[in-house]
Amino acid sequence: MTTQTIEKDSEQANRPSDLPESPVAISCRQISKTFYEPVKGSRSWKNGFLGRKRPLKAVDQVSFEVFQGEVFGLLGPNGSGKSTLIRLLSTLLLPDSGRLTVFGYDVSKDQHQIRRFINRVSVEASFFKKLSAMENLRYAARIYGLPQEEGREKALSILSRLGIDQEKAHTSLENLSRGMQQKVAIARALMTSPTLVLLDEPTTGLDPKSKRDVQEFVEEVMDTHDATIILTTHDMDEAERLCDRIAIIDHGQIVALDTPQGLKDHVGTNSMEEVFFRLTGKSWEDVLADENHE
Ligand SMILES: Nc1ncnc2c1ncn2[C@@H]1O[C@H](COP(=O)(O)OP(=O)(O)OP(=O)(O)O)[C@@H](O)[C@H]1O
Repeated sequence: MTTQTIEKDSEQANRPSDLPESPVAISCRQISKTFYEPVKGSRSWKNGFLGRKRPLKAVDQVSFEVFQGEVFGLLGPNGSGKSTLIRLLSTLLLPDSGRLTVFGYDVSKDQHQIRRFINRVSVEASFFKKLSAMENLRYAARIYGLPQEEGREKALSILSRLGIDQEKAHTSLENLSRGMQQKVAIARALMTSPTLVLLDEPTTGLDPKSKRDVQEFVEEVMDTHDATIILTTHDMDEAERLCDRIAIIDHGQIVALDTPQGLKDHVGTNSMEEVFFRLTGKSWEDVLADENHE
């Protein structure tokens, strides 16, 4: 047995006893979420809106499962419902109907338990830039309620296992590259076990070398940690490289869900961009242009 396997096994042993034993990390059954949008041109007043509103199904009867240890990609054009789905998974919104569980806990009843295991990592990494990686991880450990010494040991072990050397681990984050900061943000998300990491465009804005570094880092994390990742990205190559399966979402519905190769076979092409175009009617360039105009 390799050292990495032993470490992963010991992480499994640390899993809370109240966690249901199941290979399914997320189970979505027919979930929907409707918003009410103001109808343009109908009556409004200065500090509010008195006019007509129309229902908009941001997530419409969506069903899928994500397995523990999987990297699950979520791709879709602007306004397709990705963020709403992620907010539902992270218990920031409640579904109007359907059943959604995370690690066996119901989002409508067990928000507190679910939030212990969910970590969102976004481009705007929200941590203390004057503090070092080590200090940031120890701070996270305190928030998760780990005893001080255990937090220190866990932070040290995660950073060294992921190849962040001693010197970098003690340098204040503002003096590290953005790629390295992003790695620290991901490392911080591994302080709980198991963890559901919401990786929100992890490489947007990084130079090609840092991008590759962060992608390799995500692969390393999947080999060494009890982590499940939901990934949103603007990079089709990245989606193909990192994701075990990809769900394509359009108008609040999942229009396809398969492995990258399965999607390509289904559409009869060799290109993920073509898959996206055929399934949503939108070219990937249009999607990127829309994002840039926001
Ligand atoms: N709080 C809200 N109130 C009203 N409408 C909303 C609200 N949040 C989202 N919507 C609408 O729901 C639909 C789905 O939005 P959502 O943000 O989930 O899409 P998205 O795929 O994440 O888009 P983007 O890539 O632009 O972030 C959109 O039409 C959006 O305008």
